[in-house]
Amino acid sequence: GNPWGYGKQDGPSVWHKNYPVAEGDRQSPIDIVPHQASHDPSLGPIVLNYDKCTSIKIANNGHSVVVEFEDSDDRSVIQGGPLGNPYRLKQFHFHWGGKDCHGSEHTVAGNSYASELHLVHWNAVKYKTFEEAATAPDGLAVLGIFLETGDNHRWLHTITDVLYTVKFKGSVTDFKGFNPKCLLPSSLHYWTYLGSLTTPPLYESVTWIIVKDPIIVSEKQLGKFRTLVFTGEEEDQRTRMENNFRPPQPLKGRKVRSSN
Ligand SMILES: CCCCCNS(=O)(=O)c1cc(S(N)(=O)=O)ccc1C(=O)O
Ligand SMILES: [Zn+2]
Repeated sequence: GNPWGYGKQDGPSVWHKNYPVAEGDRQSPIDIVPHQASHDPSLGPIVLNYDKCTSIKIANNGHSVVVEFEDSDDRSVIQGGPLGNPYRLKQFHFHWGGKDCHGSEHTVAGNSYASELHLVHWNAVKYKTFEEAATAPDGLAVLGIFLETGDNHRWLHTITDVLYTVKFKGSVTDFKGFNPKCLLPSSLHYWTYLGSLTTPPLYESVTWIIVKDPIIVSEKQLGKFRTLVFTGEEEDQRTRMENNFRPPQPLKGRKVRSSN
């Protein structure tokens, strides 16, 4: 069976049993309270160099849909902002709800968005492998983008059109030539804080960079994510993949900083 999931028996409220760091001092996600974030003029802009990025495949890993990138060199990196050096793009994935009123992991003044996109990067300057970086306090940088329902997103169809090929856990499809820059809002103003992975093993290794402006996607596009299932093709139980988000965790005295 699954080591963890999002259900009653294996969901976020019991993860601490197998992953005690779940009750640690820098867990994610959090509720972001804009007026309590301290504006830090020393925080420069986020710089994304994704133009040579190489997406390889799209997969259903039983928890989300993930697009993996070639990360053997610095062809696609994020830098600037709170980051001391460039971090290499490894993968991106989404979290979403069963209805549009919730689904994001981070919340803003207690408000949820319908979904949240995470672009996961690792510190290949200081660490030799992603796995090593994933356990280091400055090992990962995740760029978070909120998704709100409204008009159709002109580029998201590139992903939603192929979701039927990764319906079941363990399915993988070639997915080359996709540049995730097309999924970003025009303004990259952000909040940043030190946190963790939001799924087991919940390592406290993430510098979170949460973009303030959401992108707008249609209910129809978002609905296609809900056609995925958590379960494998061979399993008789077909559990719709939705509500794959962890709720906000205690801030424990952490400071959230805001770019301008
Ligand atoms: C070596 C263990 C690393 C496990 C984390 N892998 S990850 O790609 O950073 C990741 C991050 C996240 S999150 N939500 O960005 O913290 C969720 C899932 C995964 C995943 O494993 O697919
Ligand atoms: Zn995530």
